[in-house]
Amino acid sequence: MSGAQTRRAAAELLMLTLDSRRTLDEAMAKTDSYNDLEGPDRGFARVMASAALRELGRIDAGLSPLLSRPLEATSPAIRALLRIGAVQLWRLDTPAHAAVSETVEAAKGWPDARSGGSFLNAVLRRAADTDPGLDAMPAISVWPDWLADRFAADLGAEGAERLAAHQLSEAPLFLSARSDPAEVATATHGDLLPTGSVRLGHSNVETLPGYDSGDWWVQDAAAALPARLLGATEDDKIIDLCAAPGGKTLQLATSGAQVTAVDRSKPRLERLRENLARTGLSADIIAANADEWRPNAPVSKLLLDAPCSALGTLRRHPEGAWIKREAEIDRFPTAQARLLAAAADMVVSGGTVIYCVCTPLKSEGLEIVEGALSNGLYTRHAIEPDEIPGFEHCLTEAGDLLTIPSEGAGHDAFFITRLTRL
Ligand SMILES: C[S@@+](CC[C@H](N)C(=O)[O-])C[C@H]1O[C@@H](n2cnc3c(N)ncnc32)[C@H](O)[C@@H]1O
Repeated sequence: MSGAQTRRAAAELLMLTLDSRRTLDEAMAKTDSYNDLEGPDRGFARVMASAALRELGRIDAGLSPLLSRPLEATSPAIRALLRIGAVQLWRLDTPAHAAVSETVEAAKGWPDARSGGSFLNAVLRRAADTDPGLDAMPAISVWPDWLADRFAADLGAEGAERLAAHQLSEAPLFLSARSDPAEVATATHGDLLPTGSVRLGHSNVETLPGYDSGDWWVQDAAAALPARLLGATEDDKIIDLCAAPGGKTLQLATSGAQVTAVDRSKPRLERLRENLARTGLSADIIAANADEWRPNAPVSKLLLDAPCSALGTLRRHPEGAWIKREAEIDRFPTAQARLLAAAADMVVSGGTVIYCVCTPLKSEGLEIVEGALSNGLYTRHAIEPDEIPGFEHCLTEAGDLLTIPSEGAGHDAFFITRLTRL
């Protein structure tokens, strides 16, 4: 395959992601030009697209002074090629002549881009002679302005900058163990965290020892905290509400508790079923809308991992900053409040409910919990520092957890609270 085909594939991945609002994983599954590539070419196309998405706000700010018209006014194919050209020049150390000529060549062979070839050539030549000072730009400039403002309003300017800086490098891989985390750490050459997660550099999951035998599953270290905080034992009956694809169900099932996993998405429940089969763990699976479904008898423990904006996982999915719309994000709190109220019907008085979301926004976390507290459904059961070794600094004054990553920590940003049913 030629270098031009690799650049075109990367640009098509960007277009499908940004213009059709798909995740990069979905784009990779659907883009023929990408799937026709093999080996290192395919890897390089993915690297170009993901590096551009990781710092899109900065790349666009660097391109802007080089353009005679706004980037948004260029055609989708040319816009994508400009970004792919720029990221090679400014971030990937691709030799300038190759970055410019192969990207311009890609436009020549691509009907959607052909007419913009000389414009692309002129801009990329200037880009090759320009230092746009990407590192001097604030980290929050990787996001669209509305999102940077939203994070700054909730986390303060410093917290937002920390979250953005954290997005600039690829996330590590974390594993949760079916039985013995220390054994998994030894077998995979990973680091064992005090909370039991195993941290690895980037790895091909399917070739790691223990994958086929289901000794572990991939689960972010912060995502592993909610189930841990429920304190499941083999005597418990537990409802895992909004359970699929089942990372937390697997954790709960390792305790020997009788777990009922409820989710309304049948395809996602199918993945949960596969995960149970691979690990040899068991849970009852119910496909239902949790707003309406009720158990035969209330249980003593429930975990609600509510649907959310997932803005705490942008390091793994940086495109989320660009493909989510503010209006969509603002629809989650209504559903979250409804689900937390529904959970109260499923738990005995004195029972424990963990509410969690993988977003640091107050509107989806703290404000939902405060609403349920003021409705008299629950009281807060503060999380104690010794329950979360390594995450003590994430405890809020009220006793909730807000896992904004500190420097060097690779985990996601979760909000987690523990409640007692009144
Ligand atoms: C954050 S994900 C859950 C992740 C899962 N707990 C895990 O650890 O793998 C949220 C889930 O909520 C489900 N969901 C959303 N609204 C629901 C509802 N009203 N009833 C049941 N499930 C719902 C979605 O299908 C999605 O699988």
